[in-house]
Amino acid sequence: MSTEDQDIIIELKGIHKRYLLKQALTGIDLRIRRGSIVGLLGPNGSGKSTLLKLIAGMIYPTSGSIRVNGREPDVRNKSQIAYLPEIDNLYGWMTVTETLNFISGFYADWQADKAAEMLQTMELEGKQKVRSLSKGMRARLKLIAALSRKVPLVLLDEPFSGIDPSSRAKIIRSILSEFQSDEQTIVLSTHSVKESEPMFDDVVFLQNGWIKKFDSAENLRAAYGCSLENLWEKVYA
Ligand SMILES: Nc1ncnc2c1ncn2[C@@H]1O[C@H](COP(=O)(O)OP(=O)(O)OP(=O)(O)O)[C@@H](O)[C@H]1O
Repeated sequence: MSTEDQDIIIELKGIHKRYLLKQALTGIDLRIRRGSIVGLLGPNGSGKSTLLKLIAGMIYPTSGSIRVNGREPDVRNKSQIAYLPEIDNLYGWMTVTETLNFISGFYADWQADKAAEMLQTMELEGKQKVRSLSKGMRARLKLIAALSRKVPLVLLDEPFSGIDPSSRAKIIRSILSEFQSDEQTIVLSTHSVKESEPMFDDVVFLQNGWIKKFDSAENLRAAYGCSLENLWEKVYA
């Protein structure tokens, strides 16, 4: 994929990330197109969360360079990036509405109308205590928190984890129908390849900390003559 520089929102060059005892990423070169929805796929431990945290500016690479909108990411990028972490970072003693009000206080770009609308789509009760929500309901609340922000870049780490397959498909359809490619780019890691497939413009297959394949979903399907879900089996066989 060759693309002009202004069309690139994220650029990683020669990224290596080593934790104390573990080399998590090895020589990642990646350019993500503005306005695309990009799927980060790979088995457990392949480096998806590490890559998202680096892009979010939450951790730093051991070597290599990262640019998000032309700038090295750090905590100041919070105004540009909505990040949904894999871990559960919600307070159990708050209600759903209190949680969203609390989060909204941190961000000038918060869209209260969108949050209210998503509450309906996600079928959550505002009065319910977070501690009484199921895993899938908490995942829905985290999604509302990330997608209610008006930011150029949204990073979602395993956003559908715990959500049942038919609800997952419904939520994905609603994300797609709301998505405005002239305003936003979404990068998400997921193991739910089957349901997520219709979302993806581009797909990164990670393995052991390096990129095994990166191309548009369309090119990959055409080149291998199969769905991304089936391609997963071929890539990681
Ligand atoms: N804080 C950390 N300290 C040490 N090693 C870590 C740390 N975080 C991740 N790792 C290691 O780095 C590698 C990549 O982990 P990462 O969480 O990025 O993978 P992942 O693809 O997101 O996995 P999963 O699908 O299980 O969420 C793994 O071997 C993991 O054990």
